[in-house]
Amino acid sequence: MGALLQSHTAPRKLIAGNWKMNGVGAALAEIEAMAAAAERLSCDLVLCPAFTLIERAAGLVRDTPVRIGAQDCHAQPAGAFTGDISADMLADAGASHVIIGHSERRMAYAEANEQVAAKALAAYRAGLTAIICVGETEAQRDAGRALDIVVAQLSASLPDGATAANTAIAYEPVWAIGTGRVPAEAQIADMHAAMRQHLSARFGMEGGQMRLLYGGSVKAANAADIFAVPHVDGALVGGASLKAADFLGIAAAA
Ligand SMILES: O=C(CO)COP(=O)(O)O
Repeated sequence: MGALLQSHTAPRKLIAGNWKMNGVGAALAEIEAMAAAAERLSCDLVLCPAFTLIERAAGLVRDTPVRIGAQDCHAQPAGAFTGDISADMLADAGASHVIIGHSERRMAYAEANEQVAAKALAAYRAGLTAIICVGETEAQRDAGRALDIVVAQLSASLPDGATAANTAIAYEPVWAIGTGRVPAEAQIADMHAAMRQHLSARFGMEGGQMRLLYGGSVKAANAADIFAVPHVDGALVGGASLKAADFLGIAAAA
């Protein structure tokens, strides 16, 4: 394990914003302000607004380092799936990334690990980078099962063919999302080390380089401490990604 962990060289950090079901056209000014500052940052920025904003957002950031992502895609390339959006449609609209398996979707739509893996494959086929989410509930952590649960989720949610280029992992403890509660740094460190060990064992060098994001109540005030944890290669940010000032404050700590 030690040798595998030591072979990891830290990649440039990725700070991704998940806007969830927030924002209409007027909110694009925030993405414009983020893009205007992005050149000066030493991390990569991805903003994932609602489907309805993707094409406009992608147009706004076209000549900047900021990238645009979606929050879900369907596993099939096309067909009779009323209300769904395919990975090809996202790519066509200008997205380069897609969040898959967020706990809010796992819970609200009963998305299972196998479905998450199928959606990730669809993302790869469309040339998108998948940000695959995993995380334990509070009851699972209290029962001492957090590491086992998350590694099992990771194992079943990642398809063969995942690489450091087409996949980032977001560890988001369900109890830390939108609550203002953040795990202790040692808890994040243990989880990210366990995820790295699993990924290195399964994917070799690619698993050693895959970016591992932390998500759940990340703010400018706690970002530097979180980014200092070994194997934390960035963040997936919810509430604090809606305003440029907040999000840029996090990015400046990376
Ligand atoms: O769910 C999250 C990002 O996907 C985290 O949300 P908050 O940053 O609002 O806690």
